[in-house]
Amino acid sequence: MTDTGTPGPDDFRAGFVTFVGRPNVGKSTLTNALVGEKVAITSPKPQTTRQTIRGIVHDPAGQLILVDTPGVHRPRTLLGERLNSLVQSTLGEVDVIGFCLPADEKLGPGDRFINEQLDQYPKAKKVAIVTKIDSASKQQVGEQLLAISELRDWETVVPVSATSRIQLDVLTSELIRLLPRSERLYPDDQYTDEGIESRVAELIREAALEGVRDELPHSIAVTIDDMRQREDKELVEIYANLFVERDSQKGIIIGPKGSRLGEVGARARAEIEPLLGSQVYLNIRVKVAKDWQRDPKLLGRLGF
Ligand SMILES: Nc1nc2c(ncn2[C@@H]2O[C@H](COP(=O)(O)OP(=O)(O)OP(=O)(O)O)[C@@H](O)[C@H]2O)c(=O)[nH]1
Repeated sequence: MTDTGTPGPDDFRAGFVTFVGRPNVGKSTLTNALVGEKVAITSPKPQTTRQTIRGIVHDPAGQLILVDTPGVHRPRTLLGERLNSLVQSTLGEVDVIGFCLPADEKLGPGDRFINEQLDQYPKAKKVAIVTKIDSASKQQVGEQLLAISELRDWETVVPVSATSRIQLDVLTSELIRLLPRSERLYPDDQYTDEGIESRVAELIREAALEGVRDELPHSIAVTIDDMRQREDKELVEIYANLFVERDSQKGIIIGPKGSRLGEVGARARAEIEPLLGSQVYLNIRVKVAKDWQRDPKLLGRLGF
C-alpha cells in the first residue's frame, strides 16, 4: 500500500512546545484539547525526575510534545525556587513558546512582564495564541490581535477556542511547521510521558485542591506508597499519602467527619479508573509535614 498523503521522513517534524501566560488564560484546557481525551499510558516506567511532559500531539506532519511550565511563583520558599529554575530550564530548551493571551481581557502589566521575560530565550520561536475567542466579540478579538502584534515580531498569531474547538487544527499545524525536521521522538501510541504513579499522584492532588485552591495553593503534595493489581479480581489498590503543612490544613482536607476526604477520594477515583482501565480501591492518608516546602530532604522524597 502506498500512502501518498503522508509526508516522507524528510518532511516530518518533531519537537517541544510550551505554553506560557498568566494564570487562568486557558493553558491547561488548550493542552488537553490539543492532545485529546486519549491520555493513554502505554509504558509505565519508574519516575526518576519530575516529569514535565503534558501530552503528545500526533499528526501526519509531525509530533508536538507539549511541555508543562509550572506557573511562575514568587520564590519565597525552596519549592518556589525550584519551580522557577524548572521554568527557566524548560523555556531554555523548547523549540517553540506559545504565549497565551485571552481574547476577553485587555493586555495588562502581567502580560507585558511575561512578554519581556521571553527575550531571555532567543532560541525558541515565539507564537502568540489568543485564547477563549468564543467568549469575545469579533471586534474584541480584532483589537486583541492588533495589541498583541505590537508586542513583538511573532512567528505567527493564532486565535483559538479550546472549549469550542475553534482553530485547534490550525494551531497544531502552525506549531508543527515551526519545529525542526526530526524523526518521531515518541511512539505513535504514546500520549504522555509521565510515570503512571506521578500521574495518579497528580490526579489525587488536583482532586484535593478542588474548591480550596485559594486556601492551600502549594501546601499539599501527594506521594504513592503502593500501587498493586489484586490477583483475585480486576482491582488496583492504591495507597497514597497526602502531605499538608499545618493541622488546620489537615482539617480542611478531611472535612467534618471525613466528608470532604471522601469526596476527594471519589473524584480522584473517577479520573484514575479510566486512566488505568480498571476499578480502583484508593486509600488516602493525610499527614502533616511541617514546612515541607522548606525542607530539602523532604522535597526530594516528595519528588520535587
Ligand atoms: N470560554 C472559554 N473558557 C475557557 C477556554 N479555555 C479555558 N477556559 C476557562 O478558563 C479557565 C482557566 O483555564 P485553565 O486551562 O485552567 O487556565 P490555565 O492558564 O491553565 O491556568 P493556570 O493553571 O492557573 O495557569 C477555566 O475556567 C476554563 O474553563 C476557552 O477556550 N473558552
